[in-house]
Amino acid sequence: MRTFPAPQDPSALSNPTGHQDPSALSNPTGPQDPSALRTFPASTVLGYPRIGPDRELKRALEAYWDGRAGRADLEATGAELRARTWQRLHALGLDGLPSNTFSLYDQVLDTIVLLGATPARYLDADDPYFAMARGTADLAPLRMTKWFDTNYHHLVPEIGGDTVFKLDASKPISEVRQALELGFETRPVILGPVTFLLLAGALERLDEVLDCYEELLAALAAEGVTWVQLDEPALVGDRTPRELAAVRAAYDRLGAQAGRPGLLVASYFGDLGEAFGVLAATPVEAIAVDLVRGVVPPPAPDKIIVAGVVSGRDIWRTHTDRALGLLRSVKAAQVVVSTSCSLQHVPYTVAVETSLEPGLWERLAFAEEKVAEVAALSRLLTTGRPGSPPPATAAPAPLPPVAARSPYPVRAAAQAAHLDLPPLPTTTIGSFPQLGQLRAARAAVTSGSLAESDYDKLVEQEIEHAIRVQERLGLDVLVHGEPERNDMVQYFAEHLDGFAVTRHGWVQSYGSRCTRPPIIHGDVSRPAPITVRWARYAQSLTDKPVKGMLTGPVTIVAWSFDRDDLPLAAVTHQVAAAIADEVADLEAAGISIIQVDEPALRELLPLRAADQPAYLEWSVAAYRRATSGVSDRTQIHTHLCYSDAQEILSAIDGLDADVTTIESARSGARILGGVQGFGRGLGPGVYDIHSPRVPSVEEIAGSLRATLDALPAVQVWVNPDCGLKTRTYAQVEAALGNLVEAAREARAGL
Ligand code: MET
Ligand SMILES: [Zn+2]
Repeated sequence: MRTFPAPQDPSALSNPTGHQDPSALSNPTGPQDPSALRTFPASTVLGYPRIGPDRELKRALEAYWDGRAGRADLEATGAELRARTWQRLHALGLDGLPSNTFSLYDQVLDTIVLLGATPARYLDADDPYFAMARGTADLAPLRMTKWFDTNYHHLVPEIGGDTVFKLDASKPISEVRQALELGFETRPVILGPVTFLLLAGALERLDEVLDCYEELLAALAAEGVTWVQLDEPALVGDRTPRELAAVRAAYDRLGAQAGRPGLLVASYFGDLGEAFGVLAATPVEAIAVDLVRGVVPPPAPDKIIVAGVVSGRDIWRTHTDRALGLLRSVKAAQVVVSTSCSLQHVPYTVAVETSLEPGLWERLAFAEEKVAEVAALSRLLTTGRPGSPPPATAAPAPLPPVAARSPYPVRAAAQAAHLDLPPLPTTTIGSFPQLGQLRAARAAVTSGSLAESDYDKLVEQEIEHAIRVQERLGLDVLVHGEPERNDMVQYFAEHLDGFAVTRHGWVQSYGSRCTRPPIIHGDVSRPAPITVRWARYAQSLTDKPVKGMLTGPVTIVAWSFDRDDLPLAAVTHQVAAAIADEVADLEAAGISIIQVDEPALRELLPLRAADQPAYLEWSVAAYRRATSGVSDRTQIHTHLCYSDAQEILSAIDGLDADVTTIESARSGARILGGVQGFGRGLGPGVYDIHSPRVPSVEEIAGSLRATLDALPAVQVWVNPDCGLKTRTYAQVEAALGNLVEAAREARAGL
């Protein structure tokens, strides 16, 4: 069972001369002979989910980490998942199968190992790979960050003066061999040298890294590999002339290698812009372009264009005629039908989603369905069926204009009189420890074995417990603890019209962690109050103010799959209007502080600087739509939890929240450098909640002193970095007790 056309002599694909004459570059027989170029499979995908249709990898990883299974068990699960993936892709009619898209944890971490760039301190760990991924008792893990503008997180390569690159190609080679044994010739997918080094901030090491890539290409050619995919998503962002020169140098050099496999340089998550011309001038044979987010590239008669017309980022069926129209407008030596990016960002299949509302199921395509679409499009491309423009987009119901609040000093005075808080007020970010009991109870309600009213009682007990703990510790502004929420976005999605939630729609967030993003499929509105009863109950238990806690509109859309027939800005404003309804009801229920969290505000920031101002304008306006309907004396808080907030500090200012709590301790208080001139309340986190460690009074007092050096005391709030739901009550009580004590000491010193 061969899935590729018979492999060609690999040397026929490469450029033996390294010469700059474009006609000689990609093919020794010249572009006049298109049959010599027509060597790429007609359809492919850039990558595929790997966590397993039933999250098998997650369970295997956890068993291995807990010592319930050995490394061999883990490897066996990996091998089985890979085999199932190739078999499935083949059965769905896909021609070009990728390999090395599997990962036990992360593809960037795999590239670190591939290039021998494991930092020395991890080499003595029992399992250096997972030591880098998760840390050990003695070692912190590598830093983790978002994979471009997705919700996937990768580990950040750490390259220093002592890094000596040395190829270890065992992973891609063993995957190629495994596939061959199953009868599949595959195209190994490797993170490209330029993107790898840009992620590491070490582009100056390009020559050394290219030595490894040359060696890798030779090793793969020796395995009979005819095509290699080198992923360069960094090329869809703003690149300096120096970086573009590095792209040119890298692919001129790799292209010049004799006897190498064909090279596909894959871009995704946006338009290549001028990087397309740079790549087109190198000897690489094929370039993958994202035609969902990018535009049709200029004619490239001597290149194969792998055209990403099926979105790897959304969950909607592809509009066939529109995709065909795009495919037919690409002028190239060959046009290959593909996905816009790896399918790792969508769940496995809609086939198992049997309880979606009527009419929605038919509109959805997850990974399997998208593969079938790619295969079908490649068949249609060879028929005469013409393409057509997309159908007209829906018209959203108009929303009223965003109200303006009074100037901050007016509000601040009204709030001070109404709330009567001490200086340096203490508070938390919202969630309190979530007991397994609650999660089990939620599952029992879903399965029908627990009555809703019994579950509600359990939630009330948790709220009461959280309130009593906070009162005893002496916090000033209390929270109800969010025990009713499975997740800060999914909970709201379940209570808003226009959203659907899936049963099995898991997408890898990082390592073994998956999320189930809700699907926005129609106009959003709030049929009934969502959180009001819990906030009212919590407030009834105490004289201290209890914050109402909501998730903001930008975060809700950022962590959901959005519509394909309305601009994201319009959808976000609809969500904002729904949240505004909830804000109004909380206020009417006597809640005088309302926090609207926007931890994802920065996540949606476009990759190209030119696109950022427009995004910040509509996202900030959506936040204000959600929060600006309240009276002056109602205090609006927001919470952000990432360390590089400086980048968008002026947008945070634009949110116009009365108080902003923000992660700070975890990132070494870098944020304090940028807050001079910030005019409203600010609570830079005084301790990191990600670790079970209990911070001492002295440590918190130190954080507080640093904050008071940067900001006038009247503006300062005292709070942890983020919510406490991953901690235990023992840790939380000890840490918050110390926080309250440190705040008291600081007050005395004012
Ligand atoms: C990721 S930010 C989390 C905010 C939320 N209110 C919580 O405390 O969990
Ligand atoms: Zn947070």
